[in-house]
Amino acid sequence: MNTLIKNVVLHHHETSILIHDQKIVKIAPEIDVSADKVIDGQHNIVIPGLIDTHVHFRDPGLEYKENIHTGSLAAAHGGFTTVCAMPNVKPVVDTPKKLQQMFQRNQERSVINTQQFGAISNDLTANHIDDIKQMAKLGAVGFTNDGHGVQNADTMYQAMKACQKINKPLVAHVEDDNFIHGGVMNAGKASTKLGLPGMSKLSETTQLARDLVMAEATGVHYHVAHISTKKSVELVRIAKAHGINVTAEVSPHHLFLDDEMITRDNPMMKMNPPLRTPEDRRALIGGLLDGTIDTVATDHAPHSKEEKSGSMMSASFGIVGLETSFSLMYTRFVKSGLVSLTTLLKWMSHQPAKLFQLEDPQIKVGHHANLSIMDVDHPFKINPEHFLSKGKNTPFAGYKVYGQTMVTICNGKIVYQNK
Ligand SMILES: NC(=O)N[C@@H](CC(=O)O)C(=O)O
Ligand SMILES: [Zn+2]
Ligand SMILES: [Zn+2]
Repeated sequence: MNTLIKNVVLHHHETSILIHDQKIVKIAPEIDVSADKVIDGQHNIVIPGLIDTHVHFRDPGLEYKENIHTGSLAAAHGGFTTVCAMPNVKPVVDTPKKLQQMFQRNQERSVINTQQFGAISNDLTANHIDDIKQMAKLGAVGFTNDGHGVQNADTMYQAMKACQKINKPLVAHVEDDNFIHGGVMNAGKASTKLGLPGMSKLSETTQLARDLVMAEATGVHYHVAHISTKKSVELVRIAKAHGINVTAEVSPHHLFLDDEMITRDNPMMKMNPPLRTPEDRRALIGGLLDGTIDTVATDHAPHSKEEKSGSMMSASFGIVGLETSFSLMYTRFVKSGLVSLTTLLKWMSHQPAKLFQLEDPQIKVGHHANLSIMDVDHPFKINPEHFLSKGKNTPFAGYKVYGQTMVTICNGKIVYQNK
């Protein structure tokens, strides 16, 4: 099976790419073959497949929100060819047996590469450490209790020691429950004005400080999920300077939005961690630009229409991200001239690969054909009705952006095509 891509721009030069089965076999301005499939790139850019190391596919158990198939279609639509799925499904992926079942499910139902996290502890909340070693051997991409902070310090310490031993990243959703008090947004001026209960930043920062001390003691690769405060960025910066093996991810919504933009009780602006202050938002941008923050991950968190309507008091935490991430990031950071496309691809493809020990997507002969063709010249409006995800819960509806996916190819197969 041969696929020929014509008229695409790679590193500023127009070229053609020939794919045979799963691999790229030739890259040249003119390729003269009779291919089974020909794609006209229409002078758009071609980029290596994006990697999102933080997605919620809700399958099994919560398929009314999303399933592996729809989640993977959404990923392909967003230009992603690899994602790492969180273990907070029903039942929680917390045993070797359940992990193996997930591998099979992902294999059967995902149109892209779907890697799987295992839980740190039983049901994401127990203090008992599961068989991290066994799950690592089977091929878990890393370990996390995402959705919950690890409340017990010794539980975290034991998990770190286990992950260090088997050389797998430990991904931390840092949240000390004692500081939450039923909050539905960041505690501060904005929450007071709206009369909504707030959650303190201390919830994130105190647990992060605790973990960094233990990360130093154990030497584990400690990865901070969805970092959201200025203080957290400062802590990671200091830890890195001390040689601690810490990395961090930021989600687009924390770079684009802050609590002052919550001007009414709006469930689309409810997520965990919450949107913080403009000062925090600027510090996150600074941290990403100076390399303190390593990657961009969406925390794609689909929910049903009912779960994301009404008041923030009762709505579910989380927003979808796979189908808006590249275009938002491209528009704000590359189109504006702030960074190069190369830097954006570092944040969204190469660094995630490196941190999570995945194959680095490269558009080179001999590599797997994992790539996307992106139209970065014509603006379009984000419209949730066009999402392939079951979740339409985004605060970015109506945003005018650049970076529309025309085609996504994963392991040589066309998994998304704009028609
Ligand atoms: N981010 C969210 O607001 N929600 C996530 C859980 C999480 O990432 O902590 C979810 O699973 O819905
Ligand atoms: Zn989380
Ligand atoms: Zn999450």
